[in-house]
Amino acid sequence: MSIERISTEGLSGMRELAEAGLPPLPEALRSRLAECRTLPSLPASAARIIAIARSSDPRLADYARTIEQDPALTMRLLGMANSTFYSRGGNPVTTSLDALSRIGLDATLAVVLSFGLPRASSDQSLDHEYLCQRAILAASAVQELAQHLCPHDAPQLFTSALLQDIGILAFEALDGEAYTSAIPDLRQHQKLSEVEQARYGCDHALVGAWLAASWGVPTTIASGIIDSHGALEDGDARKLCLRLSCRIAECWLATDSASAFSSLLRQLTSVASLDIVMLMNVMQELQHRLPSLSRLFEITCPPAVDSTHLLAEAKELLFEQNLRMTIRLAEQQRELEALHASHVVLDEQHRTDHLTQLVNRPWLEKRLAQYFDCAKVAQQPLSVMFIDLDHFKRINDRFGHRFGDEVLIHFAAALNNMVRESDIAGRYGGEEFLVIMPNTDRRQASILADRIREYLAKQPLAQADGKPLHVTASIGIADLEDGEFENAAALVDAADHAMYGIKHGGRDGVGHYEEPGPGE
Ligand SMILES: Nc1nc2c(ncn2[C@@H]2O[C@H](COP(=O)(O)OP(=O)(O)OP(=O)(O)O)[C@@H](O)[C@H]2O)c(=O)[nH]1
Repeated sequence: MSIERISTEGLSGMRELAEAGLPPLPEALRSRLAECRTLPSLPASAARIIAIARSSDPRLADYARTIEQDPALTMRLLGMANSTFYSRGGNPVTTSLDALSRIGLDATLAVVLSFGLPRASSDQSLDHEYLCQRAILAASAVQELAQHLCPHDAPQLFTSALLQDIGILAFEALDGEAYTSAIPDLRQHQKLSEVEQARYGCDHALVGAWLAASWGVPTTIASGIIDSHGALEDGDARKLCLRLSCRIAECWLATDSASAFSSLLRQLTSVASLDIVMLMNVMQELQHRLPSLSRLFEITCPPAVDSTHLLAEAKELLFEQNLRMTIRLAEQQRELEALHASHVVLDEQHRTDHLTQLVNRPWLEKRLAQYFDCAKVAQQPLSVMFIDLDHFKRINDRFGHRFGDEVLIHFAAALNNMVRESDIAGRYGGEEFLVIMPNTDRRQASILADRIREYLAKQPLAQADGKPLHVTASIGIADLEDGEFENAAALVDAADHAMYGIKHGGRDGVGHYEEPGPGE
């Protein structure tokens, strides 16, 4: 089937290319490409289709009419529209207009451009059959991958992948034998790009992008050609699909495809947005579609991959992945526990009075506010006890501050032993202590106050100059029932007030808060 081709104008003739947003070509290479008259050309029908696409008001009927002028293209388009991928069980289409409506303009452009693919011929030293198979495989793989990761971009990605190696043909046209003898085996794609970089200052991906742009292919598709050769990494789903698609094509056509796929799968375990099960589905679908695609694009069908080996490899990787995940989970659990433990220690330090090891004033106030609100809502009793050790200054003055500290420590420990489990005893400041007693009325609170006083009367808090040192305390109690308290602080003030009453009355006693009478 002969295809009418238009001659290329050379890259330099396309001034608007500079505005296409592609990275620049090295100047020397650019002018040589501009002079080269044998660059891969575009079939005339493809050029006309692109011209319609670039017109201000492209109509489906115009496309259809242009396509119908080229029987080979029409047949290929119908074949594509009736392939299992596009027909999805629908009726076969018989006109190019129906085919166009079914597959859309982007996919039509891909079919049109596939005519620009290299064809096997005996007088060329490059393996064009390999390049063609690689292009079809990559284009089909990207379409399958995109269905999972970025479905809207699938048609454009198909075209980018299809044209990804078109730059190799441009280099071949430019330098012939000098190029083909300098480059390694086409199967070593990474090495190929490195040799091109060293020789021309850029690789075939960039040249391919410029060539495609000079044909009038949309810039997004041309940029995609450049993207197809980057590293496999998370982030941009379009780039990932493209880059992975050429890796898949390369593995598929490798001499030892089983081990090529094994190392690709292992490489992919570090890419979080890809899961192995999805990849296996893509491979299976590709395997299924390849015979019909090969017929459609008139290439020798690439050999099937050893799916048993591939599945075994995938299973092993999944197992390893799960194992790694379990280990990571256990590590995270340990980290979490350590964090929790240090939080508990910090929290403990945050709320503890360093001298007496009782809770401190901020913590007392915070907890009392909570108890206060709960008791109000539940209408349950709540009492607060304010304890001030008597004549503490004298103890300090006589025996020293450190001695005074010991006294405070002993009293705190004794107090903590005397209160109920549900009570909170803390150091309010200096030689002042506060006990919060939830669910406790003034009568029950008095019992604790008496117990404290009895204890202090019996037990010396220290030995001073060989003699037991007895300390007394002035205690004030306020119960929620004792007045209209607005908040927790008012309840503490009331207990403090009651304690001061005892101080003024001579110390060593217990007083209850009394609401001032109307005249007081
Ligand atoms: N050793 C020691 N003394 C403290 C601490 N905090 C406060 N004090 C002392 O406690 C004493 C409190 O003195 P005052 O407020 O005059 O009361 P007081 O001597 O107990 O007399 P009354 O309360 O009226 O019975 C002061 O001498 C403070 O220095 C502390 O952490 N350790």
